[in-house]
Amino acid sequence: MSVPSVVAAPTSSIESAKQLAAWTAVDKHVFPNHQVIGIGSGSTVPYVVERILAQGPEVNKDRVFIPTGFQSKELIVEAKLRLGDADQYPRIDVTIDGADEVDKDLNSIKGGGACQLREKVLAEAADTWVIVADYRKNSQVLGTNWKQGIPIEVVPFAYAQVLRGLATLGSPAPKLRMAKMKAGPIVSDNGNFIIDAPFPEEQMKDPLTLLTRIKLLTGVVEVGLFCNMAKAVYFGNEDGTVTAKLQGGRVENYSKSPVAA
Ligand SMILES: O=C[C@H](O)[C@H](O)[C@H](O)COP(=O)(O)O
Repeated sequence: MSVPSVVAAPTSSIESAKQLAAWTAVDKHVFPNHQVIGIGSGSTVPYVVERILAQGPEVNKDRVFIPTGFQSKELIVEAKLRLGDADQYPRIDVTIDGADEVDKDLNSIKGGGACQLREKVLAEAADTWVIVADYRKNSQVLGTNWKQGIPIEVVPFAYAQVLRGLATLGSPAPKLRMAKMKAGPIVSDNGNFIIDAPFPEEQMKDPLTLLTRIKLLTGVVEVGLFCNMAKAVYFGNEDGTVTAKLQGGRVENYSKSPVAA
């Protein structure tokens, strides 16, 4: 049986870095006994699926894959893997997802693709939640490289009030995220709006406090700050190595192995 192809071969150093991170994370965290697997969103995740497919049809035939949104649902279907949903599988063995930025303590900003609500549900459901990213996402403090702000999903009729609330919390310029090829705001997979709220560095240094405050604003559905959740983060580097930051502070570096083509 031929293995379906879900992603083209990388043609840039950034794409190669994403692939290396994804392959290494799969090799380290997706084991044959894992039956329920969460598939995150973004441009790094197709390489995760590619590596899972390489584990072979025998190991994948009894597995169920849970998507974090429309994109990953399509990816799972295209890969001819079995699709499930979070309400059928409230406990997941392992979820692998991308991120927009990750700090020194493995806290992350997510939601650049407006998927943070489902992503957080699948992160919380997972025994092991792992992030994969390229080197541009590796920071000391959130907001250093990801300047557009924290993605916040809000119910549409409350967006103006949430914008005011975010300004009161200290965000200098929270903005409703507008669509590119449609008039008006983008609408999430859950039918909601997204606000991007930048905050000063001082507040970004304590993402858990910020998350708690934003979440309390009426009308907020979910905040794209993921705190104290990741077991490990794999960054693909420009030189073809991978840096793994693990819960507890350990850092490991891998040369081209353990990823074998
Ligand atoms: O909403 C989207 C997600 O949080 C993505 O995982 C995040 O934006 C990272 O995507 P990418 O791997 O394309 O940078």
